[in-house]
Amino acid sequence: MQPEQRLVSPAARGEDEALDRALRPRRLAEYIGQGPVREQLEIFIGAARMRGEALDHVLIFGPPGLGKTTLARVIANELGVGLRQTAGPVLERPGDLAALLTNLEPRDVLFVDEIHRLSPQVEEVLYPAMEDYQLDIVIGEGPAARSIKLDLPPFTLVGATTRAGLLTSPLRDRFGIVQRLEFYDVEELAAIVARSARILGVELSTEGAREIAARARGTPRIANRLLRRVRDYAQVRGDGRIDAATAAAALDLLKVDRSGFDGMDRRLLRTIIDKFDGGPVGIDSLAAALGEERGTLEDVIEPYLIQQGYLVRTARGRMATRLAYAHFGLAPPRPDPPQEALDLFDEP
Ligand SMILES: Nc1ncnc2c1ncn2[C@@H]1O[C@H](COP(=O)(O)OP(=O)(O)OP(=O)(O)O)[C@@H](O)[C@H]1O
Ligand SMILES: [Mg+2]
Repeated sequence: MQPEQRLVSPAARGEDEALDRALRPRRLAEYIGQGPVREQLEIFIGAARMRGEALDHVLIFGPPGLGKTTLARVIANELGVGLRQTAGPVLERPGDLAALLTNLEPRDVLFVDEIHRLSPQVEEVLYPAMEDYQLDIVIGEGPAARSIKLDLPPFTLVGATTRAGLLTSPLRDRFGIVQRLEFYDVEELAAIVARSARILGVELSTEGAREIAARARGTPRIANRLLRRVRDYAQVRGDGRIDAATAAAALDLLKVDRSGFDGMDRRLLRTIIDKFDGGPVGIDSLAAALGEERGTLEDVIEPYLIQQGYLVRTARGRMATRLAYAHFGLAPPRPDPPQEALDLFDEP
């Protein structure tokens, strides 16, 4: 199975896009969880509005599916300004960025997704644009080349990334506001699922929402995706209403367990426990034993297991923790080693 095909993948899958659009909160008040982020933005946005100025540039970072794109749109809505959206890999040449910048209205938001993937040439153009609202580009080549300078309207750049550690420091330094999104707790995810159910016109009990939330790996996108699958189940096998029992039965059938693990997570943990005596086992040996790519393990399967404390990375390799043994009803062979490098994603 392709990693991105997993029901519990945090990355957007084709089917998610329409749902993401329909369920995306539009205002800060509808944006559930992330309390400190919301509170700070409320103040900064309020102040910018009162002064009639553009909001400082905002960098949002965090794992996939936690609400970065949503927050960028919320910021533009709260500011009452327009939003233009693009992404690092799409801006191939400085001219691509210049075209966007020169079309902005005063105080507009320019949202650049995957901002860690900007080319160096495009980044160069971005620096003076962010700092002084100046566009400084060279057009033409060779002897005919000339450089032009243009004044830009004041604007707000909102950048989003899952990999803040990959941002160059000059770029990072030009963001006045930096916000990190955290995994959501079960209560918050239950509230998100309940809101989604209302929008979709699905009858969902409080316990049903909790059951889905508990298995959603701290991620709103996964929670909404599971809700949709459970809704299908409830329609075909029941009367369409979702209570705890229906949600549990549907998710058991889909093989997403009470910790939000799917078959891949369980296989990885069981391999470490059964074949390598709990570890430590090197990532390459583990990948070979599982018949998976090393990168898939590192980027797709491990982050959640590590974040939840089922797996640790040590200098000598991966180890299953007591929690992992307990998950399978097994007794752990030894105490847990300390986590040496929790590089789930890099801090700026
Ligand atoms: N705070 C929130 N409250 C309610 N729903 C949310 C919240 N954050 C995210 N969502 C839901 O989760 C979906 C995914 O969020 P979003 O697309 O903003 O994630 P992302 O961080 O941009 O992901 P990616 O890294 O893949 O771009 C949204 O469509 C929305 O329905
Ligand atoms: Mg996004």
